[in-house]
Amino acid sequence: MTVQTQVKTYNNYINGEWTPASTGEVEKSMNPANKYDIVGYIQKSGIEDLDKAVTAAKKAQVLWRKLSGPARGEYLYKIANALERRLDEIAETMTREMGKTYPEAKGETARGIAILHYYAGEGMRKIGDVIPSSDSEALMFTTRVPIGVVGVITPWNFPVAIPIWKMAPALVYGNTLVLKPAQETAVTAAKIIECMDEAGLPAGVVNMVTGSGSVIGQGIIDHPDVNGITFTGSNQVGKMVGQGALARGAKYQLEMGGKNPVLVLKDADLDLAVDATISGGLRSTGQKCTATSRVFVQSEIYDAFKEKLLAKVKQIKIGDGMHPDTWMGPCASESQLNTVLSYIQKGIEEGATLLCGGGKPEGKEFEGGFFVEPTVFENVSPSMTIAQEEIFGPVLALIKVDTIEEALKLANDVQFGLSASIFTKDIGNMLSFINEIEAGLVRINAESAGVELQAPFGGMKQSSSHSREQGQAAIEFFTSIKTVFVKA
Ligand SMILES: NC(=O)C1=CN([C@@H]2O[C@H](COP(=O)(O)OP(=O)(O)OC[C@H]3O[C@@H](n4cnc5c(N)ncnc54)[C@H](OP(=O)(O)O)[C@@H]3O)[C@@H](O)[C@H]2O)C=CC1
Ligand SMILES: O=C(O)CCC(=O)C(=O)O
Repeated sequence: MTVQTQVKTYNNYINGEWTPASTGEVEKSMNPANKYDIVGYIQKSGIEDLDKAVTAAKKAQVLWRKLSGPARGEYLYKIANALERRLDEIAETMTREMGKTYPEAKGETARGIAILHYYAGEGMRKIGDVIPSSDSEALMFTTRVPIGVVGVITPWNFPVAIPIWKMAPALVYGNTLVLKPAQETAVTAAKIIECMDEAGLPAGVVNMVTGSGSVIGQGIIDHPDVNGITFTGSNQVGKMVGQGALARGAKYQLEMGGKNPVLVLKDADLDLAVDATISGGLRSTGQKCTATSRVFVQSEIYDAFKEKLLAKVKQIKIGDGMHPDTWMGPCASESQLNTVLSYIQKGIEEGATLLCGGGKPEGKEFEGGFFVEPTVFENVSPSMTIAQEEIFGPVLALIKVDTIEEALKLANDVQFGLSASIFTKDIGNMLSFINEIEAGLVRINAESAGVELQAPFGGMKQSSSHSREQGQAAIEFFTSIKTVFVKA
């Protein structure tokens, strides 16, 4: 058991001030690799705190939107510099707070910096088009205006990248915002906001209120002065965000679950496919919406693929993400661990064959943490719960298929459509996959979990609200188009 001395308490950030919650309540944020290690205390805010933050954001909007795009971009460069100076420390906080390995956390923080650079540049790019009018003496063009105050509701699985890929475009296009991060990773979020504070953003442009989703998240959904909500998280909450926003005419954007397939065809480079399946399915302990969860393998190579996969999965080193030998950290929370274990149990009960893993690893070093073994099933039929629902854990389902047509049909037979990969050398198969697979992110000879910040990201079917985030696609959510007709 670690003995804690001096654990810091993190406040809300409202109108440029670090402010304790009006409720007087705080909650602890703990290390999922060792629940006795407290990372920090965070505010358990009430609606009054949210109201103050929204009021501040609304007031700040008036001046922020009037700054030029390049001037707003300059602030983003300054935030990037602050984040860069604190990269190691923030990555370590992320690892301690949600469990992903330190190299992964460093990579994600570096990605946050790159996202800030990208959107800083966006401040200099065009925001409209000239369109020929039917009146030859008139000038017709489009321009874009910010949507106003944006509510940003984020999950715990990418505690730096997701808040930044929502906040950076919101800011550069002239919006002000209130961030409600997941409670599990609110200390990491507070450190991002510290970088924003350090960059000298005008008071009220960015605000952060921590607290439970059902109070602060719901408060954002319902608040009449929040003009748009950008959300990443579960389908259940996403639907509530969408319905609530629609009911009061606010704009919304939802990124939710995935049940991402990988197809491994008989001509695939098997070593590549095995490595990509492991990386796509098990890194971050499978807690990515783009994680591989169903693996369709053509019958001719099924046994060879399975053998290679199992040999490598069995070598995976589980442990505290700060330990240099660890390849896979714990689940982010006890409830996430219990969810994963209950899905594994369902898989067994519904008749799938457990090939490896399936439980908590044994040993003293695992006792205080939320660890689960990397798990592989076979004989998984399409109707089983583990073939249909998002598990959000290190669980792979192997499914034998005879043809690409069969694989495509089964791969599409789920409610989600976020990301999908195929391993093949045949151009015809690649093209069939590109045309037929129902996914917003289509990857050929590459793992399912790979998102590039300069490209649109989002899913089909129930994976998203059919909008796209990141890259230039972000402008669609964070601005409204004005079509202007001018006649002298
Ligand atoms: N697609 C993705 O990227 C993600 C998918 N998931 C999926 O969701 C499952 C559950 O994870 P979980 O973190 O609980 O996801 P949630 O959808 O519950 O959480 C996402 C965000 O929404 C907030 N929230 C919770 N309830 C409400 C509400 N009623 N109104 C508004 N906001 C709310 C959360 O706050 P708080 O956490 O503080 O309560 C958090 O900030 C996972 O097992 C996984 O399947 C989870 C994370 C990311
Ligand atoms: O795979 C990624 O990099 C991003 C995935 C994501 O957005 C998520 O898991 O919520």
